[in-house]
Amino acid sequence: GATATCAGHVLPSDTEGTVTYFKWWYKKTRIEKKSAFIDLLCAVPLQQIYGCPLGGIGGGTITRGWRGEFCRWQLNPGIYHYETVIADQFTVCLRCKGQTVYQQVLSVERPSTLQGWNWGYCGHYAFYHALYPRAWMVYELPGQNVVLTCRQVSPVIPHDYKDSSLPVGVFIWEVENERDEDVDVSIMFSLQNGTGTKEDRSGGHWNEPFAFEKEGERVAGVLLHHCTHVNPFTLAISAREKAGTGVTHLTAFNPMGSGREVWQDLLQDGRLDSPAGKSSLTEKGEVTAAAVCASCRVPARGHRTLELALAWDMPRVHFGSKEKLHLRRYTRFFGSGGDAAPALSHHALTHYEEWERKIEAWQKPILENSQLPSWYKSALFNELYFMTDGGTIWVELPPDCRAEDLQGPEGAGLSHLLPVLREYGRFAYLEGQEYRMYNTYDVHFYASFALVMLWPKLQISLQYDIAVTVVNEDVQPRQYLMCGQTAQVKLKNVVPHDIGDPGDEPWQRVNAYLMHDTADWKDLNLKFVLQVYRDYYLTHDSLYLRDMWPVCQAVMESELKFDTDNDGLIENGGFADQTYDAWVVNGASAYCGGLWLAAVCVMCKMAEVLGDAEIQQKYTDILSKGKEAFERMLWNGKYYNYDSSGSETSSSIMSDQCAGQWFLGACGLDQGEFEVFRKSHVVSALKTIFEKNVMSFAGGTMGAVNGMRPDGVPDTSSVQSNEVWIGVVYALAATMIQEGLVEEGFHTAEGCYRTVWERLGMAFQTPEAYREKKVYRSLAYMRPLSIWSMQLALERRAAQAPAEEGGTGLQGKKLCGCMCV
Ligand SMILES: C[C@H](CCC(=O)O)[C@H]1CC[C@H]2[C@@H]3CC[C@@H]4C[C@H](O[C@@H]5O[C@H](CO)[C@@H](O)[C@H](O)[C@H]5O)CC[C@]4(C)[C@H]3CC[C@]12C
Repeated sequence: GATATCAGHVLPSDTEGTVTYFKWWYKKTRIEKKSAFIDLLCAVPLQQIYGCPLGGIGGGTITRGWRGEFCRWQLNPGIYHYETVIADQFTVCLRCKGQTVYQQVLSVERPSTLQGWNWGYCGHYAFYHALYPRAWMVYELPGQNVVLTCRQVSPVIPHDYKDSSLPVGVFIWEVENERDEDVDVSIMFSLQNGTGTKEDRSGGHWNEPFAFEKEGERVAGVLLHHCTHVNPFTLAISAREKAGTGVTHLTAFNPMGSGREVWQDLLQDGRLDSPAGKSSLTEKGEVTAAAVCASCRVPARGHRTLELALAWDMPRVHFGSKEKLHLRRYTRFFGSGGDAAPALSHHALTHYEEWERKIEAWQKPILENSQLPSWYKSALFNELYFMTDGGTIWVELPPDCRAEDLQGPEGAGLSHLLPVLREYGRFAYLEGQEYRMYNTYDVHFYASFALVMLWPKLQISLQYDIAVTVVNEDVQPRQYLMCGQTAQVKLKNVVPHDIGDPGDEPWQRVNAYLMHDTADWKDLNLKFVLQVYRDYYLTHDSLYLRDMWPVCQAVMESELKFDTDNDGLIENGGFADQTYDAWVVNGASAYCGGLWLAAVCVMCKMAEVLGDAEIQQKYTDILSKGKEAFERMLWNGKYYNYDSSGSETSSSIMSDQCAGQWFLGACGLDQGEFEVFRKSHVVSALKTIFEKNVMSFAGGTMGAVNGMRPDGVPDTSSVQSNEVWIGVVYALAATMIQEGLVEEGFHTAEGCYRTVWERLGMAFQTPEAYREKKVYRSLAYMRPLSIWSMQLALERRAAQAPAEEGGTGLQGKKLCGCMCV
């Protein structure tokens, strides 16, 4: 019930940057008739309706709401459409002694279409739970003594690179008959041909029944062919036939009409008519839908299961520019002919039990750890929705693609580029559903923990893609919106901001972001180097390390020019030249300076591993100078100052000031000869952040504000210093855990979880940011995946702690009165 306003609507009205953005927006959206990569004038309205999405990684996603509706669609890669399609429903029919006694759409809606259906299920009798990639819906059918539980499962399985790519979801309906008589139970699944856009009425769509049998297992249902010019697809609704379970269908009905013919058909005998043959093509303006129905007899006091599935097959995709054809990852297993929906449905319905077993084996140790609070378990798994529902795309490398096509004629010496991309494909996810840029790298730095811990090969593949862009350039000039200056799109030997806009041609044209010229950003190059070593540390992939080494050296050389006074420490440029892209930083800074020292440290370590003594010496020298400068210029006795410029807000306490230490800790490089930041200083800084940014902000209940003045008032000098960034807070919590401040870490993270998932009702759309009162920004954002770094920190502690402790450091302590179930 809480309300909030989107900050996207709150544009400062009179700055030069705003005027330049507005002019650009007008040209883009009104003259070129394209959509803006960030549309500040048309933010997505907040709807507190979302639940667990359907689908594996990179094949598109369909999100269901917690009331069961099908309401968020991403079939065209990276492009979202928010529309509840009312015909997409599950309906139950109960029959006793040959008579229908109950027939009900399992929806609380009372729509103006399909009025011949029995709508308005009383929500009081339904319960929803989600633990991504699974969800459970329990329906206690009022007055019927029958309970239905629908388990929804998507194939999102760590370390699995096959089934995790499949565009399918399964609905397993458990029927418990508490009556003293047998009941015939039918579940009808109806679906509109389309996703609720105007394309559904464009004509030429058609449906056909299908049955698919393999290895003695048979599934049957309806295919809904959606024949658009760009990215045509087929939806499939199906059910598994088995002894005692009948599957019937209705090939086509009008979802805009009363739906009476469908309703009566089911009412009559608990089955659908199952006409043979295809439907005719829809006329322009006409919409079509289909239904499949699974039925079985449930004995008195007995229990039966009905298994239904939704699959969608859009194998060949074009992005907005339509220049290149891309084949989705799953086509290597199911073909790219557009006829895979029956086989996908069959695979889903015959493999979901195995998926459930694997998901359970992965989640169980965490769920059963009684030291961990239940909010954390929800946060950890449910935030993972963004891995698939982040506009995610996973495509094959074209078979004829050569290394030169990617690396340019000079080549970058990435010897394993092709084998890696050929074997694991190319992966990209959006910065946010509203910030339409793929693999925004300064943000991926935080989110990458989820990827490397769960699908490490995709992180390696993503890094190869970034390495390729580092060695390439794009000399096209363009105007940057914040400063108004013109510069080329991409310089050589720097890490790009992102690998492109799905509305254009990602990978081909990078740096969709044109707020700032990010060639001058201080964090991107460092974040590449840090990830390379972190990935190597976690995967032991030395071929990867060898390939990335020259790229790391090249970006560090570019970065060295930011050390203008040659003191071993880089300086920021007096504009917002890092991930906090509206928070100006000038001179040496805690954030970028800390990342710099951490990157220099990992350069030393990588040089040591690779036996490159000269480079090791070079960076060892820089590190010892830089450490001294960092302490001298920024340490104030309690924490590291925001920057060294001496401005009014230089002494602000930045919640992210220990980002460098966070990464070093995650790579096991935070002690002994590798200690970069003094332990006592790190702990003192974290304690100060806890006291000021966490506990002195919103009563300690909303996480950590990005910037706090030493007197306990948020730093309002910029839009972003006054925001809480959920992904930064989870990273901060991980740092606290690494440094032994476990209770503080959990308290800090809990504030964000409860604010987003409970108070603001933003489940499955965690934003980038919120303010203390009412304002939030950028729904469904990448950064909060950083919660997986908390998990890494906990696992590290568990590995180090004595066995009986379990390693969380939470023994015997109640965390805000909410220890685990
Ligand atoms: C144009 C306004 C005034 C500029 C001036 O002073 O002349 C800008 C003031 C505030 C800007 C907005 C700040 C928030 C958004 C940031 C977003 O960039 C992405 O966000 C991440 C940070 O949350 C960042 O880490 C990532 O790399 C970026 O891709 C761009 C849109 C903003 C809404 C931004 C827009 C311009 C201002 C209104």
